[in-house]
Amino acid sequence: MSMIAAFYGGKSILITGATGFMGKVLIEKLLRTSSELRAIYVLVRPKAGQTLQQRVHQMLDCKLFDKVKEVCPDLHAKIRPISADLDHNDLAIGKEDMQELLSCTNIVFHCAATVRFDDHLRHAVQLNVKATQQLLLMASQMPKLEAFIHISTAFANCNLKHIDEVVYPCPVEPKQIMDSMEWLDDSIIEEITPKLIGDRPNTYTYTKALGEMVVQQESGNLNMAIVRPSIVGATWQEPFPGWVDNLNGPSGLIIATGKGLLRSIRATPMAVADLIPVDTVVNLTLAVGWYTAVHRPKSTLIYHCTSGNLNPCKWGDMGLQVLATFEKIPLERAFRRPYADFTTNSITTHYWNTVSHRAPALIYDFYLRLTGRKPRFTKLMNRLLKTISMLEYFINNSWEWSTGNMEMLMSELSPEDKRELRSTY
Ligand SMILES: CCCCCCCCCCCCCCCCCC(=O)SCCNC(=O)CCNC(=O)[C@H](O)C(C)(C)COP(=O)(O)OP(=O)(O)OC[C@H]1O[C@@H](n2cnc3c(N)ncnc32)[C@H](O)[C@@H]1OP(=O)(O)O
Ligand SMILES: NC(=O)C1=CN([C@@H]2O[C@H](COP(=O)(O)OP(=O)(O)OC[C@H]3O[C@@H](n4cnc5c(N)ncnc54)[C@H](OP(=O)(O)O)[C@@H]3O)[C@@H](O)[C@H]2O)C=CC1
Repeated sequence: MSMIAAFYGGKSILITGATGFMGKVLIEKLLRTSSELRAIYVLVRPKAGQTLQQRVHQMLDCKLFDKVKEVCPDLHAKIRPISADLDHNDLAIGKEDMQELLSCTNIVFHCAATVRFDDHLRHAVQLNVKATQQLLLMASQMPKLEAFIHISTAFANCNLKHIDEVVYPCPVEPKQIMDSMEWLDDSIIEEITPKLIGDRPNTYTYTKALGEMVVQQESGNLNMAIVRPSIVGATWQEPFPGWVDNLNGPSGLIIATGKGLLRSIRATPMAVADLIPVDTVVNLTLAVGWYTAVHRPKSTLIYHCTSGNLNPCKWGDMGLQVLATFEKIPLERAFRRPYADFTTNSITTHYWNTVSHRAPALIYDFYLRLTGRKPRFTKLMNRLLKTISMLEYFINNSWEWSTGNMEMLMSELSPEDKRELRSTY
């Protein structure tokens, strides 16, 4: 058994964001390779009228957990749902649950966040900054805590071209931002948001950077680490290739290309597409948890989980690969034959958006109306174009992330663990 998997045996692990894309893969890997772990506490908010038990059952029902069910038949007993809502200042965790979390937790993986690029600053601060502060406060009352791993993003400092594995200060202190959210009304916050986020493209990257500052300022004696993944895509190898459960990041646009919806996108073909498979991110995150707990570094180490300077891929190459794949394995019920091109200026982009995106959607919706069916393509196309407008910044710029800490960690791994992690770089 791998040294890292053995480390998690007997441990009580708290995961926030467990029902999310990364959280699910993290739980799956832990249960499949460290089935001797004591418990995984998952903070879950009741959503869409489902109780947390129903949400956890639904989560475990998905294909991702098929292998785990073979090796860990008591997986339902291992997973302890805890009702929580990070939108509340006290995380809305019940007294008894809180007592159990504080007394039992050995490792915390804080994945929960709002990853929306257009979230209102108040909500993004609540989730990505204040909730992190609350979790750190909780962690400071955990006598058995061995490590707290905070998941940030490699784009937290996307306003810089070269990014080191350090926490960069933001112009305004997180505490001042959090305090101002207490008394400013929504309209004033909307007005000052562009000034506050400055040269960052959205509230997501800005509040993830603020969250890192809170980790640095308020972690006290906690044994902390920060993992910064870049653009997280579908699974590469584990538990099987190609698993993804949302349309975020590249996934939505790749599917839209395969469906023949997306025909052109403004991108810089020579810009580096720093994509990283979600199972690689999870493998690195688990290795960081092990290393932080066992080696107890003197300061909070930051680990870039990026591929750009180890195994660079350009957006142009990626686009060709996407089209070649859909040529070989076409998606069902495609709207048109998949074909997409990169535009490099706003005039041609505007032209192709009109000719290849909006006009065909309008015509097809007209046909649907004529045949008594509900029109839906114009709405879908508008959503797709809105998503693209949010993602364009990331596909027309390149960044350089140093990976010294990540490579140091690799050198500390056993040959088996190293193989597992290196196989995807
Ligand atoms: C040759 C060409 C090759 C093409 C490949 C090109 C690949 C380029 C990839 C670039 C990726 C760069 C990402 C970098 C991000 C950094 C990584 C992170 O840290 S951050 C982590 C990553 N974070 C992110 O990626 C966040 C980015 N996304 C956002 O911020 C928001 O989704 C939004 C603001 C863009 C749209 O908000 P809003 O309009 O409110 O839309 P909602 O979200 O609420 O969904 C409503 C409905 O729309 C549906 N739907 C959703 N997406 C798509 C889609 N792409 N399409 C179609 N449909 C889509 C959705 O299912 C839903 O349906 P229903 O349930 O109603 O039936
Ligand atoms: N995906 C990517 O490309 C990248 C992601 N990251 C980081 O990885 C982490 C996980 O991202 P990802 O899995 O993609 O995100 P998802 O949106 O898939 O998951 C977000 C998780 O946070 C939970 N959450 C959101 N709001 C609340 C709330 N109010 N109370 C309790 N839980 C809440 C969600 O729960 P619910 O199911 O109830 O909504 C969900 O479990 C984030 O910190 C993100 O910044 C970093 C780089 C890239």
